Formats: sequence, structure tokens, C-alpha cells
Amino acid sequence: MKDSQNVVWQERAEKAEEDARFYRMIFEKSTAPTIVIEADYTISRINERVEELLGYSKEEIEGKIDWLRFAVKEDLERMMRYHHLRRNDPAAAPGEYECRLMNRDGQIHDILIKLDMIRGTTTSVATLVNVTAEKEVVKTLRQREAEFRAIVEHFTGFLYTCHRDYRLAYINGPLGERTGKDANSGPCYEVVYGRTEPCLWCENDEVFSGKTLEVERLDPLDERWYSIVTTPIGGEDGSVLLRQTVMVDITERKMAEERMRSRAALLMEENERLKSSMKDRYRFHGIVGKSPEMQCVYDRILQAAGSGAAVVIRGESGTGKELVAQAIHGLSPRADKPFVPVNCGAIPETLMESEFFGYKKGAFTGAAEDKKGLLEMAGGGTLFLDEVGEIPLSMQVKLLRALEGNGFRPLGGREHVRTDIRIIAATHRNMEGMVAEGRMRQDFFYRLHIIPIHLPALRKRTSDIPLLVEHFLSAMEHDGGLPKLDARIMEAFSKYTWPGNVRELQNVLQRYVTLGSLDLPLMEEGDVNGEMRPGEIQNLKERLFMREREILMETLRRCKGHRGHTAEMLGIDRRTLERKMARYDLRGE
Ligand SMILES: Nc1ncnc2c1ncn2[C@@H]1O[C@H](COP(=O)(O)OP(=O)(O)OP(=O)(O)O)[C@@H](O)[C@H]1O
Repeated sequence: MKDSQNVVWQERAEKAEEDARFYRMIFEKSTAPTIVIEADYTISRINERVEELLGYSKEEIEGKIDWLRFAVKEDLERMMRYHHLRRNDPAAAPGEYECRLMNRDGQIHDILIKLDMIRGTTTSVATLVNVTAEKEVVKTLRQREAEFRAIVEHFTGFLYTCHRDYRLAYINGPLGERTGKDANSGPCYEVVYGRTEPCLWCENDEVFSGKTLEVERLDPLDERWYSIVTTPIGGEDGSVLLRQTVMVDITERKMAEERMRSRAALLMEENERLKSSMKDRYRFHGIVGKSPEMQCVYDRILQAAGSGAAVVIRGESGTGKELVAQAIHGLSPRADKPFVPVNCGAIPETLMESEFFGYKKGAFTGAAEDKKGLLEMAGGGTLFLDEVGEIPLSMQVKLLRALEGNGFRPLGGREHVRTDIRIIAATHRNMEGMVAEGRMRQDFFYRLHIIPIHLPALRKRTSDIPLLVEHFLSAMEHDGGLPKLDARIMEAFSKYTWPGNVRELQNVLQRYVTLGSLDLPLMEEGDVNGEMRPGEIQNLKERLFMREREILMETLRRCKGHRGHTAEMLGIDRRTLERKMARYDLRGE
């Protein structure tokens, strides 16, 4: 009997031991750091997670270290208070609270402690939940909220949020100042817009269905224009909680637009007037000619003037390319800004950069003071690049960069300069051919070749010759009136090929007025001089004069206007050539 009793007790003891092992294992392997605290603060047991959290081993802690040893100074008093309360008046002690514990390395963790007493003892069990990361997130969110609040408060525009029923939830400082009211003063339409009912333009339902809306309106309260952007503010479940409205004063922009619009309307009117009054246009902004070819040119000029895009004027030398460029500029909104013509072929390659971009004092020997470049000089206006085909490839890249809005740096300068210029280019060369031969960059070509205008050679529009003759002769001063040109001469004029185009015609007539003789070099139909002035024989001096001029013109033409080459071909120095060109009124581009 006694033996069987022993067996029962033994079995019970074994079961109890097994249970204890089981619970011990659960305690040990629990994923939450757990500690057992005695009444005198001693830690009697910890699990593995506590070892990880506090950096001490079981052997170092259990029965040896005081629980309060890990508490930070600021929390100490509170933790002691709870410890006693829990043992004397358990209902009054909090079941969980937050505190900060310091580990072996001095690292501080934010811990949420959940505590319970072991019934019938003065021992408590505490589970420690490390909430450091969560606390950090909350802290960052708070910081961010404070930043946003500061931004919103300092935002110079007006900002408010309101509920679906127009009740205001928030108004920012500037709006409060403007209205002298706060968010509790009434619905948005009353406080912000001084109305007695919802604004007609307010799409409240649209915004609460998730749409962002923008309107521009003139506020009758202060007669200023506002851009009003209204956006939904959503809750986490995707519903719209509030409507946020931002109002930015755009009065200046609106007025600038208005000025532009009226200027454009004026220009349109002017263009229309010009078009209608010139069904049979004989002259157009200083350009003379009534041929159908020139009527097309006039239309293109009007188009170009209204557009602001880059223009390329193509045509032989002397066809009036610069005149056309001036007309475009004069009819465009830039008319009151500079028109800067530049003959690209006349600028030595080494000086190109300083000519276009300018330089700063001391940039190189001889740079005694700052000098503005052509791009800056033409700021707001038009830069006319005559003989654009003469710009070397390296310079094309730099110009392109400047024109694409990247700006440029004057030589010796540190800062980038950006100018707003319109480019009109001109050339007598075959630009496509130059691109194909690699002498013109393709991107440069496309940047310029937006509105091409082709100027016909004079031989292709001989119907304009009488008008041009009349135009030039009447502009030339002459004692005793102008000699008349008879029909045969006019006929000879219309048969001549005019390699120098209108400029050549102008020069021929100038000679006629000053020397009294009419001389057409390379005349195809014989010499009309004698017929024009019967009985009068030119003296040697006059003949030599004409001959020399003719030779110069021809050589310049062959050398495509290059003065250095022309001088070399003629065996004279460049200065002598230039003196003679001035005397004979020749241009050598
Ligand atoms: N249609 C025209 N009506 C009046 N004058 C003209 C006309 N075409 C050209 N001219 C005159 O002829 C001269 C040469 O014109 P312009 O300089 O504009 O020609 P261009 O084509 O630019 O010449 P280049 O290619 O040699 O620079 C100027 O004096 C200009 O006033």
C-alpha cells in the first residue's frame, strides 16, 4: 500500500518536473524578453531575449543584478513607485507603462513593460516590448508634421481646408490676416470670398469624388487675379476627408499676358492692314518690287514677324537679304529692341568667340575693360547672322548651346549670361550641301532653318527693274534733275543677268548719276553707253575708272567676297583693296 502510494507521489513529482521543464522552455524560448522581479528589485530569472536586449548573460543577471540598475535616471522614481504600488495596491498600479532601459553598451531602448504579479507571491513577471523603432517613426512623423505646418504657415499665398459641408477646418496665417477671421468664423465661401452662398465656380462634389481642380479668377474683394487649386485630402481608406484650396496671386502674370495679347492683336491688325492695302504691293517696309515672287516674299515676312521662330533668308548676294531681316524685325513685337547685324564672314575665326560672347577686363592682353558680345547687345531684340555659312563648326556648337537657352560665358567671365534673342540668318550658300559635306552641323542647321525665305535673283523678276530704277534714281541727289533712261536701255537692263542683283543695279545707277555714263559690265546685248548719251565719248579717265571697278567687282564675286583672297588675286594689299572698294562703293562680303 505504502509502495503504491510512493509510486503515485513519484509519478506526480515526475509530472510536476516535466511541467516545470515545459514551462521553463516556453519561458526561455518566448520571443518576448521576459524577466521575473522579486520584491527587493532583484531579477531572479530572465530569458534569452533579455540577454540580447540588455547585453548581459543569465549568469551575470539572475539573482545578482537589481532591476532598477537598467532604468534611466529620469524614469527611476516612477518605476520604483509602480513596483511598490503593484505589491501593496495592485489595482492602482498600471498593467503596462513605457520607460527607457539602458543596455551594457549605454544604448537606450524605449520599452513598453507589461507586468503581472505571480499570484500568492511578491514576485512579478514583466514582458519587455522594445518600441524604440516605433517611437522613432512617431518622432519623425511629428517632426515632419511640424515642418509642414511651418511651410504652410509661412506660405505667402492663401491656403485653407474645409469639410464637405463647406465648414472650414483650417486657414493659414496670411489668409487669416487678409480676412481678419479664423477657421471657426463660418463656411469657406463666407470667410474667404465674402459670399452668402457657395461659390458658383466651386466644384465641391467633384473634389470630394477625388478630382483636383484649378481655376483662375478675378477676386472682386481686392480686384486681383488668383490661381485657385483645390485638391482632395484623403484618409487611409481612400475616402476624401477634406478639400484643400491654395490661392496664389497671379495678377502680374495676367497683366503681362494681357499686354501681350493686345500687342499681338495690334500686330494682327497691322498685318491685316498691310495685307489688304497691298494686294498689289509695290513696296513693303523699304523693299521695292511688285513681281509675284516678291509678293510671296512679303507674305513670308508677315508670317515670320508674327511667329518669333528662327528664320533663314536664302538668296544670292545683293538680293536684299538684310533688308528682309530688318523688315521682319520691324514688324515683330521686338521692333523697339535692338536689331544687330553681323557679317559672320568678316570676323576672323580667332576673334569669333570674343565677338559673339564678349569678354571681361583682363581676359587677355589688351582687354582693358569689359566688352559686351553681339549676343548681349542684341538682348531682347534680333541678331542678324549674315553669311551664317562662314561660322566655323566649333563656334556653331557654342552658339547652338547659347541659343538653346543654356547661356554663355564671356571670355574671362565666371557667370553664365542668358539672353533672349531672335535669330535671323542669311546665306547665299547651299546649306544642305554644307551639312552633307560636314561643314555645317545638322543640329545647327535645324535650329536655324525653321522659317526659310527664299529671295529670287533679280534676273528672275525683271518686272521689278523699272520700279527699282525709279526708286533708286529718285533717292539719288543730282543737280539739274535726273537723266531719263529710254526704253532701249530698260530693255537692255531686263536682258542683263545682274550677277550682283539689286546692289549691282543700285551701283550702276549711282555711277550713271555721278559720272553721267551708263556702263554695264558683262552686258550681253552690246554696249549701250553710246546709245544712251549720243555724241558723248567717255574720256580715258572715266573709262579706266569703269574698267577698274568692273575688275574689282568680278574678282570679289569670284572670291565670294573674301577680301584677303581678292587682294591676293589682284596683287594688291588688303588696305588698298578696301580703299578702292570704298571709292567705287563696293561691298565685299
Ligand atoms: N527689293 C529691294 N528694294 C530696294 N532696295 C533693295 C532691294 N533689294 C536690295 N536692295 C538694296 O540693295 C542693297 C543690297 O541689299 P542687301 O544688303 O539687303 O542684300 P544682301 O542679300 O543682304 O546682300 P549680301 O548677301 O551681299 O549681304 C542694299 O542697299 C539694299 O537697300
